Amino acid sequence: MDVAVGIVAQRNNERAQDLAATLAETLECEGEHEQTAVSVVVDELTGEVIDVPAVPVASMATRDLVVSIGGDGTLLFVAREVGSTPILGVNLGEVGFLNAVAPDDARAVATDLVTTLRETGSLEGCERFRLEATSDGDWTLEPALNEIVVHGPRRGHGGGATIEVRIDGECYAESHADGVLVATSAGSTAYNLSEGGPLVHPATNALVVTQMAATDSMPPLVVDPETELTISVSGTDTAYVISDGRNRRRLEPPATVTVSLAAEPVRLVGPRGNFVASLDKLDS
Ligand SMILES: NC(=O)c1ccc[n+]([C@@H]2O[C@H](COP(=O)([O-])OP(=O)(O)OC[C@H]3O[C@@H](n4cnc5c(N)ncnc54)[C@H](O)[C@@H]3O)[C@@H](O)[C@H]2O)c1
Ligand SMILES: Nc1ncnc2c1ncn2[C@@H]1O[C@H](COP(=O)(O)OP(=O)(O)OP(=O)(O)O)[C@@H](O)[C@H]1O
Repeated sequence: MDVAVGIVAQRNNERAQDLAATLAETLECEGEHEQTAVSVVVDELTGEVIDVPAVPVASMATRDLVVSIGGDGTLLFVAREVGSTPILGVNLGEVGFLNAVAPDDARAVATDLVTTLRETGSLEGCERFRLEATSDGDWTLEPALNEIVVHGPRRGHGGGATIEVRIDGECYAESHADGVLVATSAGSTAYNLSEGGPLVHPATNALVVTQMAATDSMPPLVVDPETELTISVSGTDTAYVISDGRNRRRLEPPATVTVSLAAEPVRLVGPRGNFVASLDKLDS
């Protein structure tokens, strides 16, 4: 079959842009060699600096494979835009937990994936579930691959709220706190870890509920992703719900937010790397 690939390079990063150009050329040549059309597009910012056709990242959702070149933030951005389209993460970032492939391996891995697509029409990948936050049925935030945070007007002294967490209808915690964080397994190494939550091996499907600077704190709780989770905020005029640190909604307490599994998981393709070995990266 003909193969359509999208490449997103971290903005203002010459190394990422150069790698995008190299990958585009390699994959298109590979197609010619095998007498199959491999069409490659890049994101609009990258298209301003390299000679490859450019499209909005959201329109890459219809492609067979999207390559994200950058750090975790770039992969989170791509994942927000392309739904369940297979994503290959190439790591040029400081931490690069979500991106398992090193830049030197990117050409070989992308070529293998395109060969598999050509021969079988699909890619096997690891699914990483996402979370979505809904407020009283009014709105739903963009799904989170790392975490949903509910917090008061600001972090720190005088900025918290009274926050109650209910698990399947039962009150698990009620306290004045800066906020509450609900992380996915994939997000356990991110904000969750800084707030004292546990690491969760990515092969384990779980949610972690962690209070942030609570007066009456409970230990972090690991629950099944299907758990019914509600977070009620009161005792303040303003609060926020934030998905993966970027997408946010303002609440006017008292307000209740429901956190649940999103319909579409993220599909990561390519070698996954070794989770335990990569924990070294978190020390830096
Ligand atoms: N105090 C904190 O630790 C803190 C505060 C705010 C946001 N964050 C994280 O940043 C994420 C948003 O990332 P961004 O790049 O758009 O913002 P950003 O530029 O503020 O980067 C935050 C850092 O988190 C790292 N990171 C992101 N996802 C990770 C993961 N799954 N495992 C390990 N490290 C990870 C990134 O590599 C980066 O070093 C949020 O989802 C949240 O998890 C962390
Ligand atoms: N090609 C792009 N087009 C539009 N926005 C982009 C692009 N690349 C990155 N961004 C924006 O930048 C954010 C993440 O990139 P950021 O510069 O924070 O680096 P990163 O990938 O996390 O790497 P590092 O680990 O070096 O910080 C995304 O959330 C997105 O908003």
